[in-house]
Amino acid sequence: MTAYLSATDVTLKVPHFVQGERPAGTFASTLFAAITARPRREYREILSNVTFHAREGDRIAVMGRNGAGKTTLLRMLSGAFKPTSGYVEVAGSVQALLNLSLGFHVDGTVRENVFVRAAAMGVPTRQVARDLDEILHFAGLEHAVNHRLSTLSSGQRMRLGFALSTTIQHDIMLMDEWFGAGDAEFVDKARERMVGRVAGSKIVVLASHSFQMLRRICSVGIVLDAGEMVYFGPINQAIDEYKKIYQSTPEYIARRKFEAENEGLVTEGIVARDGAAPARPRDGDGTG
Ligand SMILES: Nc1ncnc2c1ncn2[C@@H]1O[C@H](COP(=O)(O)OP(=O)(O)OP(=O)(O)O)[C@@H](O)[C@H]1O
Repeated sequence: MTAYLSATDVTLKVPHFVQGERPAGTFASTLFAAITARPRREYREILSNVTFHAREGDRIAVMGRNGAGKTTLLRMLSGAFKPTSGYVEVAGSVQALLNLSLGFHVDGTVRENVFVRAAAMGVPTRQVARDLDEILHFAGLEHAVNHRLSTLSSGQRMRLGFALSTTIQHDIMLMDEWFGAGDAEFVDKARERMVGRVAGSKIVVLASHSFQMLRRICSVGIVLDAGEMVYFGPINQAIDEYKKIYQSTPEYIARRKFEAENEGLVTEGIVARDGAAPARPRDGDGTG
């Protein structure tokens, strides 16, 4: 089957509740205000008319500042969110690496969690039974198959989620950041598997703040700004467009000014960088 992924005029509005300012005084008056002051419901558009089409072979980067709508777009593409208007079309099986521990229940055993989560992923029971040993081996949890999830460390749960989520090769891969967590031994294994899964996917959509990573993997890029798609095109131009956005923020300009004024001190580590500065792409590839 030919894989295909497209979004047409995808818009998402969500209700959110805004609490008016409540005066805090004595315990009784604070409690009274908390009980009686009703929140106001407002609608916010967190994605606006996003349109793009991906074909086999496309490796798409999704860029944007914190809160721009990257995760929301990936959730929309995975089918977890339905657009308020517009539509998403998908042909091919989808692997969404958005939340590795989604669907796990801490009171279930490792084995139960593998079966339940795999069922939620649409994997037939017979196939899970066949792959169980491989999943446990990859996660390094052969000894814990009958242990409750609540007795595992967060790293062990992450390994299990990763092993399970990536056990099958799908046509379309959606990723919110590149997964490289875990201890040193697991990071190497995970990286190797991720490289294999990306290579085996017909379409990849990867949201990340790392230019280096995006340049290495992606051929085209989407730039989101406050829920709007402001650019869709070749990766290098997409990165340039994104740089223009974050380099025009007052926080970025203030930080650059601070760094210029304290140049020697900052590079020698005598003066700390301004902690209030916005998150900026991590690989320091000369974006400055
Ligand atoms: N369920 C929700 N209800 C209301 N607002 C939401 C919901 N989910 C996300 N938002 C808002 O939508 C906007 C986009 O969020 P999203 O998580 O998609 O951003 P992002 O680009 O992935 O950010 P980051 O880089 O920080 O991960 C944010 O302003 C967020 O507060």
